Amino acid sequence: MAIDLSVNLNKIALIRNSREGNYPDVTAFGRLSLDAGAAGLTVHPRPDQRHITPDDVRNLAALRTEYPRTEFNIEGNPFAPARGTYPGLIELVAETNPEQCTLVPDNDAQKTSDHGFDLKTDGERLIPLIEKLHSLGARVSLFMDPDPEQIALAKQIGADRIELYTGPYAWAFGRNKEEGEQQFLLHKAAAEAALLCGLGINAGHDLNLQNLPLYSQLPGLQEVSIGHALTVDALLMGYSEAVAAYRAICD
Ligand SMILES: CC(=O)[C@@H](O)[C@H](O)COP(=O)(O)O
Ligand SMILES: NCC(=O)COP(=O)(O)O
Repeated sequence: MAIDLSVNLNKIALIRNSREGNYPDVTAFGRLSLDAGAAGLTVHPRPDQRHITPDDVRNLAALRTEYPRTEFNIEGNPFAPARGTYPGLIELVAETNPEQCTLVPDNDAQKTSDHGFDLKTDGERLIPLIEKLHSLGARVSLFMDPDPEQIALAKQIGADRIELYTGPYAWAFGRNKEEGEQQFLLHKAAAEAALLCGLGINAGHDLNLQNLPLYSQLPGLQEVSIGHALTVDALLMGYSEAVAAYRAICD
């Protein structure tokens, strides 16, 4: 079964934000990604607007009139309040109607997302937010560590999918293949637990051309979202070629 490749455009926005103006144009890179075979686009707007801005989210959402089969995935922390021109995650979803919203327990102090939800702590307060996102027509995915007990809770509070946090897998694989394989076994057990309770499975964070071939064998894997390594590979290979190389592993 093919895995959907969702290209994360955060890093394109990060380069754009390092100067005045609109270069590179994030929406143009959204088009390039879809033309090169991506099934979807992912953005992770943060309240500090370090990369993707609310206007990027709106412009990319509008791309679906040109590319109606696109899976648009907005990631973020639903508890982070509105700040300046950042209206809050749920409000952005209400405005732009993504196919999927991935909830992530991050904050400004983190350089990047670095752990999944602890649903023993956050589960109760996520329930009404998941219901709200469902009423807006979004599939809801929760960013999770590969812990079968926590994954069962994700189902109980109404999530449709989990996104397995692959950072530790990727770093282990980078150190040596055997360590990567050990981490993969943890993810395999987590995926089996997710399938058993009826959850769909996404994955992402620091996936790259070296570690994706093994990870793509994860049981039930439906979507990977990839941005950081893909953007670096694009510097070496060309953007469309990089998207196509990731897509080839997913097919
Ligand atoms: C949830 C996840 O793993 C990605 O969205 C990752 O957080 C990318 O975000 P940054 O590009 O801000 O690091
Ligand atoms: N959800 C993970 C994601 O969107 C991309 O993460 P990365 O490839 O930029 O590490």
